[in-house]
Amino acid sequence: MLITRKLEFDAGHRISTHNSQCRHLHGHRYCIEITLSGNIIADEGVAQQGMVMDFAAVKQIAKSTLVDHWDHAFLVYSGDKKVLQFLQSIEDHKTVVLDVQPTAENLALIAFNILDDAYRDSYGNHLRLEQVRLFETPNCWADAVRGAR
Ligand SMILES: Nc1nc2c(c(=O)[nH]1)N=C([C@H](O)[C@H](O)COP(=O)(O)OP(=O)(O)OP(=O)(O)O)CN2
Ligand SMILES: [Zn+2]
Repeated sequence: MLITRKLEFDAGHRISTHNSQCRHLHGHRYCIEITLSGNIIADEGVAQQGMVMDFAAVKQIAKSTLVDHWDHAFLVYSGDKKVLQFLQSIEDHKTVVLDVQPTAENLALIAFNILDDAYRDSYGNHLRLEQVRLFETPNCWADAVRGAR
């Protein structure tokens, strides 16, 4: 069985090497869809009976490990020295430094790697992260899928 939980967050970025608009500082309302696989929990009387995982628990883990760190942050490539220096000159600015360009593809992959460790099988139901879909805009998204590069 597959289940999916969607969360949204706002962040700034730029793709410093881009040959068009995206090299300018700008922001998105990102949308992340987290897909987990597992068996439906059959244990009689437990809070998650009938579920793969409580959607509230999926959300709580995504927020605490990823979304709260990226929400209202500026996602900057460590090689984008000018912007990095600028952001570091602002006191207490919420900046997330990445070792890759903050494209939808790279963000989806980073999110997958963070979340893969975060979801743990607590009912022996083989819970596993299968896919992270990251929408950069309503029309543009990237999928990080288990086993795909
Ligand atoms: N493969 C990728 N291509 C682009 C990425 C990316 O992450 N991966 N990112 C960008 C820009 O950051 C930009 O945010 C996307 O803008 P745009 O192509 O204009 O997307 P819209 O949905 O706003 O475009 P509409 O034409 O309004 O549908 C660029 N490329
Ligand atoms: Zn963008």
